[in-house]
Amino acid sequence: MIQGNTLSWQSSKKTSCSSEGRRKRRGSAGGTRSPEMVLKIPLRRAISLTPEHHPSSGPAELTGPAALKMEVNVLVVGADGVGKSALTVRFLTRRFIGEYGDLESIYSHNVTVDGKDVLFNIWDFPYSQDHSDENFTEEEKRIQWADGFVLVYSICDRASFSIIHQKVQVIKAAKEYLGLEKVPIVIVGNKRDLHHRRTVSSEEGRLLALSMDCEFYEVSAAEAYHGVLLVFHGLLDKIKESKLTTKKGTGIRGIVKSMSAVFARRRTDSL
Ligand SMILES: Nc1nc2c(ncn2[C@@H]2O[C@H](COP(=O)(O)OP(=O)(O)OP(=O)(O)O)[C@@H](O)[C@H]2O)c(=O)[nH]1
Repeated sequence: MIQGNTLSWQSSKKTSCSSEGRRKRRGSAGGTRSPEMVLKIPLRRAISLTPEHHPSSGPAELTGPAALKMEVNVLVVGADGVGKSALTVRFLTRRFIGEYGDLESIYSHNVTVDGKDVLFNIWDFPYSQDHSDENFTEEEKRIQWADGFVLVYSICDRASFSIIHQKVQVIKAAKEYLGLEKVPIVIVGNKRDLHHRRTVSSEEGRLLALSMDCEFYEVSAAEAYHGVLLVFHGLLDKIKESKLTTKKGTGIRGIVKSMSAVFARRRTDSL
């Protein structure tokens, strides 16, 4: 069982939630966004966003009396308007407030899961169509920061479903480069309440998740808290599993594997 305790919140900017405001936001991300943009969003606890910093051994572990605590970084990804903020806010507050503005936010939220304190840092990142090198680098940093991923599409928006496959591939490639074998990813079909406007069947979502070794959920952030809770609970389980697998693989075999991955990538890069 998960119980909410404390919540703190940081956001980069708050703009109008009109579609015009959204377009402007996307426009700025599409070229004029400052390289420091991401770093302008301080996490509640100072965490460096450089890939080198990222603990490839999994979520932060504390020692001493705090050993019962666990900290996980979660990145929420998906196309424009699929309900990333709605899902995140539902998990954090149990509420659905309807309009969320065009926010890039990192939330820190303490919950108790099975008697253990867990600090969730959740980065709700608006979708960008910017494919520049700069944006790619920023995306890699976000991926390295995260221990687990919630990939969201809307069941009424086929295009939002179509990008999920590629997003999973990008995330896995970036993580496997650092030697992580099992990347904790959950795929979420949101807006289940709008089933009369459905363009993506549950079966398609489930098959995609199965083929990419991800968990799958269909939920309605608008209608129910429980499904959303299961999403984050399920992701936490995956993160714990991944941590165990990584620990087992950190012997000489793990090192050899990581080195092979690096050299394989260098060979590909030089082609
Ligand atoms: N009917 C229904 N509407 C939803 C649901 N989830 C979100 N919405 C609505 O979808 C719209 C977009 O939701 P957001 O949470 O802002 O989506 P987002 O993915 O964060 O959007 P960006 O920040 O622009 O990338 C809002 O009008 C929400 O009220 C849902 O489960 N059902």
